[in-house]
Amino acid sequence: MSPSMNEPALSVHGLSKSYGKSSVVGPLDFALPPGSVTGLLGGNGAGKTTTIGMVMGLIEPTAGEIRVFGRDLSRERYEVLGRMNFESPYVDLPHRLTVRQNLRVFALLYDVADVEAKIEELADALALREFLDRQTGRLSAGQKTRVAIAKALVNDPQLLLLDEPTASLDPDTADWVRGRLEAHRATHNCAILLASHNMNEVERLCDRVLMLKEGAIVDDDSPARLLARYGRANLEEVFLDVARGRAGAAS
Ligand SMILES: Nc1ncnc2c1ncn2[C@@H]1O[C@H](COP(=O)(O)OP(=O)(O)OP(=O)(O)O)[C@@H](O)[C@H]1O
Repeated sequence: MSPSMNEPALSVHGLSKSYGKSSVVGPLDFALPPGSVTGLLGGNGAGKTTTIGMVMGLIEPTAGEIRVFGRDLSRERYEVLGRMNFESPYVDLPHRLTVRQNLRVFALLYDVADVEAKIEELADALALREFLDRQTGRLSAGQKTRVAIAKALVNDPQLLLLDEPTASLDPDTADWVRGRLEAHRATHNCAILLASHNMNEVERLCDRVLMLKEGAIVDDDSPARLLARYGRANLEEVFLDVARGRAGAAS
């Protein structure tokens, strides 16, 4: 049976990761509707990168199930890989290839129809033109991040996993990249899972926030409802409440 059009872009059930006897994530259960933007917030070591890494297929889950558009990622990965993509500071693009060569390789891997047109589109969208023919390893951290985001958009994904996508960007560039991500979400009805320590970014982009603490979801709500429930003016204060164990009144 083919998956329904209304299938969540991503759903995880009982997803967990342990190293030896030490449990670092889970069991987690959540689902992302198509076109939604969900922030994954939590202090250092809360399990954000591990969670995203499991969905990306970079970290083997200890238990649980991951479904992307209804397909079980452990058994039907190749059915959905073309509809998803990711950006992570932990995954470097080959340093010796130029930016153009890197984008070309990924466009070919994803079977993009008109590779050169896509590279041109991404060069404009992420302002890469001035270093398109430079070796990727010789770019600054912020320039590399823009290239990594371009790579993440190369196949017009409908599920995008982002691990602190603007951490190395200056405030102006970060703001502008957020605009690109919003545009991509709108034009492709793309669901985004975004790990971030930047509370302004989360308030701007996300319609829902999952608060992680010691590998467990301790709160799950829209930014507006979290502010109201914790009686706070901004998400940073909510984050501190959660991190320091001052629970907001559950509605
Ligand atoms: N290979 C590993 N072996 C053992 N423990 C690990 C390993 N990788 C991660 N951990 C532990 O798993 C926990 C979650 O780490 P993770 O990187 O997912 O956190 P995070 O929320 O992304 O943190 P940060 O905000 O610091 O990036 C941490 O306690 C970390 O020490």
